[in-house]
Amino acid sequence: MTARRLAGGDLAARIRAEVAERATARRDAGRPARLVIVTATDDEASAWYVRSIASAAGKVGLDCDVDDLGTAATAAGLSARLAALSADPAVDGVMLQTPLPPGVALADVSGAIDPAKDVDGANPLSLGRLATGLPAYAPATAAAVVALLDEYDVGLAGARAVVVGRSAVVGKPLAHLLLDRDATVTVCHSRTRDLAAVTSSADVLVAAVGRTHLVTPEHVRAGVVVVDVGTNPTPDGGLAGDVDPAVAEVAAALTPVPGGVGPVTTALLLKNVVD
Ligand SMILES: NC(=O)C1=CN([C@@H]2O[C@H](COP(=O)(O)OP(=O)(O)OC[C@H]3O[C@@H](n4cnc5c(N)ncnc54)[C@H](OP(=O)(O)O)[C@@H]3O)[C@@H](O)[C@H]2O)C=CC1
Ligand SMILES: Nc1nc(=O)c2c([nH]1)NC[C@@H]1CN(c3ccc(C(=O)N[C@@H](CCC(=O)O)C(=O)O)cc3)C=[N+]21
Repeated sequence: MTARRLAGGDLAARIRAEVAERATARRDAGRPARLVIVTATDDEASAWYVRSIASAAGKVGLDCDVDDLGTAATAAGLSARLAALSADPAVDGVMLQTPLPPGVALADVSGAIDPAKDVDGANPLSLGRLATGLPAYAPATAAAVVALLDEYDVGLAGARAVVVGRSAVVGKPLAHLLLDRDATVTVCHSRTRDLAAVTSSADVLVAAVGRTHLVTPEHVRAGVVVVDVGTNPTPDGGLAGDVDPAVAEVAAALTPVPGGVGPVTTALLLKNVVD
């Protein structure tokens, strides 16, 4: 058996088309909407994502600036910049890339992003609102996972969903989105005992870890739907997921890397900007 391939390209293209229409209307009514991406990392996956957002933004008619504070940026420096962008009436969306420099925690600085401009749902207030069912911008990656499952009619109500990874960017907000859809949610992390036993119970398994091919056939039961969020650079300049391709022999469905969650993430980030 080989798993159904849950590609994200078509969904992403549809989202971008809707964004382009709304961005054009907005530009014709005044000025283009503007996103500013703040970065302080030389992480390859982050650099790739930033280039991808900037290029896609240009194509849909959004302005996008990249504000690189360098890997020596401090929490105070980052907070000050995020607060200034939040107060700038010419800026509509503010996004902070992770990872952050050593010693700087996301929660120490993300509070400086105005929740009204918090297009990647980084402010703790945004996560709190998401967790309590109030309107909020969901982190684009977490939203992309649910959008992709919806695209392929994967039922979530009552399903056992297991998320591997508990970051504020992916795992935690995703757990809330899945709960909101009436899944029974388990979140795993680096201290989880007997990971394979937990992941084997999943109807829907999401890997958001950042470890190449961590999820092997031994981690899944036959018929599971697997979403691979991982984007790990390979030595040859390619990209590998968190899920071993051999899982396709056991799973019912699997999202590819590249071409799965990634393109949908970029499209939903831009959608949050026009929203
Ligand atoms: N395709 C896309 O759109 C996106 C892809 N990504 C990619 O997704 C991956 C995860 O990103 P992010 O959440 O930011 O990463 P983080 O490094 O912030 O979080 C990784 C999580 O994985 C857990 N973990 C690490 N090792 C293990 C292990 N051996 N077993 C179980 N859990 C483990 C960590 O646990 P602990 O908390 O205990 O340390 C942590 O919760 C990366 O590859 C990133 O590039 C990210 C965003 C978007
Ligand atoms: N605050 C924050 N939010 C993030 O969402 C975030 C972040 N920080 N830091 C870095 C990671 C990484 N990330 C990716 C998103 C899309 C692709 C993507 O679209 N990749 C393409 C392929 C790229 C290629 O072929 O090289 C794909 O999967 O098809 C990759 C990586 C978001 N991240």
